[in-house]
Amino acid sequence: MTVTDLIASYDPALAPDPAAGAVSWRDLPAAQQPDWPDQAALAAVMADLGTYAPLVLPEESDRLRRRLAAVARGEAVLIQGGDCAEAFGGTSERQVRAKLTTLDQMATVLSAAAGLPALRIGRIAGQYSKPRSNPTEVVDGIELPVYRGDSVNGAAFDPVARTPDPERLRQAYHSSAVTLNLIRALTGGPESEDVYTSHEALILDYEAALTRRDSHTGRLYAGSGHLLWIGERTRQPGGAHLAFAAQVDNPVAVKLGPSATADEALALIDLLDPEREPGRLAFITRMGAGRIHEVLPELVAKVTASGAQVAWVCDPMHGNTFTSPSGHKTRRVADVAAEAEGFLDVHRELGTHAGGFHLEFTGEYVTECVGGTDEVTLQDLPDRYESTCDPRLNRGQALDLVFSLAEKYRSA
Ligand SMILES: O=C[C@H](O)[C@H](O)COP(=O)(O)O
Ligand SMILES: C=C(OP(=O)(O)O)C(=O)O
Ligand SMILES: [Mn+2]
Repeated sequence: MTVTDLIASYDPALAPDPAAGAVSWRDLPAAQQPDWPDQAALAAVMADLGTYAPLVLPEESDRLRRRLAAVARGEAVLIQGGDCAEAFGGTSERQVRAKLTTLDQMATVLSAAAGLPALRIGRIAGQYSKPRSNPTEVVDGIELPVYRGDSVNGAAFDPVARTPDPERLRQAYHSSAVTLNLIRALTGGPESEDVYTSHEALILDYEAALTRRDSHTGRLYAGSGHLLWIGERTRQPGGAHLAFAAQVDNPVAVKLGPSATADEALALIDLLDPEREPGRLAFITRMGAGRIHEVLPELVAKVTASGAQVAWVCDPMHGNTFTSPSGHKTRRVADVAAEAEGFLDVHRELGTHAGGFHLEFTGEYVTECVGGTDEVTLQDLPDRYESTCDPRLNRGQALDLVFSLAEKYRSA
């Protein structure tokens, strides 16, 4: 079998309809894809994934669309978060339980402060792939491919670990399944509230291999998670990531950084939410504490004026990263809080709904971000810095943040 045949065997659901003039994401440029050294090995793993059960079902994604519609309409708040990069070694009950407990506590505080029900979505059970600023990194004069998430290569700085290995995509599926099994066990039962899963839809071969057509409705659904988002580095108009997101019926989100224009936002709505259905599309803005007041109002005002009802979500993490003197990527809790509060201010001034927050956090007492009541200083960073990509709020810092936001809601 040729590699082309193998590819055809793993994403038949996404095959374009030539009669409709449709274009496949495969015909478009895809940013941030790994340089897999062995294409036949990639295609063989993908062919297997194409036969595996989806991790989530269409009716669950549809239910999340309805829950997200309430956020878009101003009837609920969203708390979305988890690791920057999940690790294959991070699927123990203790770790998953700690993340869920923290997410739940944040949701409880935010819900009480906003006086609205809270929707909980983890960056969990699939957040294994990372876009990077540079394709390689140099340490002590040695240049190696950059770490792109456990689904692609290993974080250890050695040539074997850093070589992209498609078997890791199979492991990403299994680690997602183990995590999701724990989530369902820990939150299950007809009386408990739902927790949904989300991750960045980055590695399109993986996402395509897990996309299924719902036999009841004929609609396409990504089976890798309930909500998928397209990142700031892969949202190019005419790019493969947006084309893929447009094809599936899951709720989708797009990250918008400080360079995003209102025209770009409107074009994204036309592409991803042509029917203007609340709950289909969320914009996750990540402007930086210093830019939010300057850039967010025009985006929100023009999107609102267009009549579209998207869910507005604030990611106060990715615009506030800096490198410490010790060489650690870090963020100040104060900057994170300032951007989150700025987001509430902007929406209050415009009379629009501040839909919620997208955070990088973990349930444990890591030392990756600085500040907080139980203060982590720049000197403390090496003590327990475990993230393989971006710095996460520890449990105390995550709760400090939502309590400061609760104060802000109360003083409004
Ligand atoms: O979460 C993501 C990071 O911000 C992204 O991977 C870029 O990180 P880098 O600038 O260290 O490559
Ligand atoms: C890479 C990420 O974010 P962004 O696309 O906003 O940079 C992320 O969420 O980890
Ligand atoms: Mn990140």
